[in-house]
Amino acid sequence: MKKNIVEKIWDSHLIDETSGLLSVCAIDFIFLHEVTSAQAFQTLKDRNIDIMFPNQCIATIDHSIPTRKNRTEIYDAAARNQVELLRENAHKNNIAFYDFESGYQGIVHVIGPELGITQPGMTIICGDSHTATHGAFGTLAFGVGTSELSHALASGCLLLSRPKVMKVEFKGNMQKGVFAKDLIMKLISQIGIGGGTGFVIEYTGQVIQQMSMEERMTICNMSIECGAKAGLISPDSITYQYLSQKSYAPHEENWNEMVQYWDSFRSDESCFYDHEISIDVQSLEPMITWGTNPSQAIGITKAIPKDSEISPPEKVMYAKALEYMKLQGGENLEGVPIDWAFIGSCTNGRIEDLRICAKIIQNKKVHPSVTLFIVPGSENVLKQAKKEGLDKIFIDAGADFRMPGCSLCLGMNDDKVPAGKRCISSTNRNFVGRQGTGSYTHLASPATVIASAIEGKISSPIKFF
Ligand SMILES: CC(C)[C@H](C(=O)O)[C@@H](O)C(=O)O
Ligand code: SF4
Repeated sequence: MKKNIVEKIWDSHLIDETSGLLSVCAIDFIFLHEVTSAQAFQTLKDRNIDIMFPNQCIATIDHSIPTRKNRTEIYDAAARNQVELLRENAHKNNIAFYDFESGYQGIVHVIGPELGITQPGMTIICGDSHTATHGAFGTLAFGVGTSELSHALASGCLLLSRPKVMKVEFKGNMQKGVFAKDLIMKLISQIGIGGGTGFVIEYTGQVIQQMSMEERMTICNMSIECGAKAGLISPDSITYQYLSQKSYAPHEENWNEMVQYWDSFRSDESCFYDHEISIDVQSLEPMITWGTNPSQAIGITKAIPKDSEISPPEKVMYAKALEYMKLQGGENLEGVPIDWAFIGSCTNGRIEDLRICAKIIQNKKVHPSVTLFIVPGSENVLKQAKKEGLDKIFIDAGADFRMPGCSLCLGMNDDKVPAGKRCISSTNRNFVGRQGTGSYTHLASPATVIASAIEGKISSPIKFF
């Protein structure tokens, strides 16, 4: 029987399935960060339960840590507690902990792939909604709540219901200046924040096949923003090439065997999907959000939709979003002045993102009215950026090049966009106050963020390509 990749992973991890009940599924790997792990560890401690497979877990710190140079002095007591607690829990439970200056500390979804832990055919969980990032490797990876996290730590399993699978095919070729971020933003703007609910999405098509692993991660990362449980891409030679250089990847003597195994998870030709969508990217332009959820996005040269173009159930949300964002229906976003710009996050904080930014901003300056933060996704990305001299390009341009962490992606650490300030951001969420109370966020690709930081207003990056 022909199967898609999700069915193959599901079937190979199924331990028990009773009709009408949730199924017991094996979980291969668990990522932990400081915000959502403490309670899970406490639950196990209270019940005197050991972690089943500590060598199938890693932990790092990303959300609440500062990103300034002297970051190990965490001034905020709550943040310091979270970090110290995770460090202690990891050590007590023999879980590898990627601490400050370990060489791999960083955003959990950046370091998993970097280390080569994320591999095709696996099931991976984390107490974090952007766990789908790992789907780029043909991995069934999804975010879980704290109680599910404690179940999986204790048993190596989870109770799950078989997901429906949606195929999203991107057709055609992208024009220069258009990136993976624009593709996923286009999909979300088309199907809405609930369009993927109940599904795991498999991204397919020529554009995806030609993408680098980092671009694929950007796509899978935002799956949750249309409500999907996860997003993934069938593994191929690009996946294996990326993995071959990583430290946790299989050794040479079992390499061929592993590639054969990974290949077996690829969706079969003409297999069944519960739903299919096709998007032509040929005429796609850089995307940008105007509202307060990721689906409220348009092509950068287009006007914000007018009230008359909004369907009745969306009208209230539409009006509230525009009121908050201090924008009008029918207005063009291009040219709207910005105060802040942010490059970073698990969506767009990897080395290829930094390279694109450096190429654009080299020998240019950040506009005097803009504060530009560039935050590498991990210590490894930071090291590579320095090796390539990208840090110097950013600093010479007047950007603030910082230490790794989630930073301005969410207002949960020292980095915040001040109230009343407008920020263009390479991140994945633009909810009310996401980057700091009273701040306004416009999501876009790194290229669009940098073009706008140079111009001091929302600007298309196309002219730089
Ligand atoms: C703090 C964490 C639970 C949260 C998530 O799950 O997504 C964060 O990473 C986010 O991006 O909002
Ligand atoms: S970078 Fe942002 S989206 Fe990613 S895990 Fe951190 S807070 Fe969540």
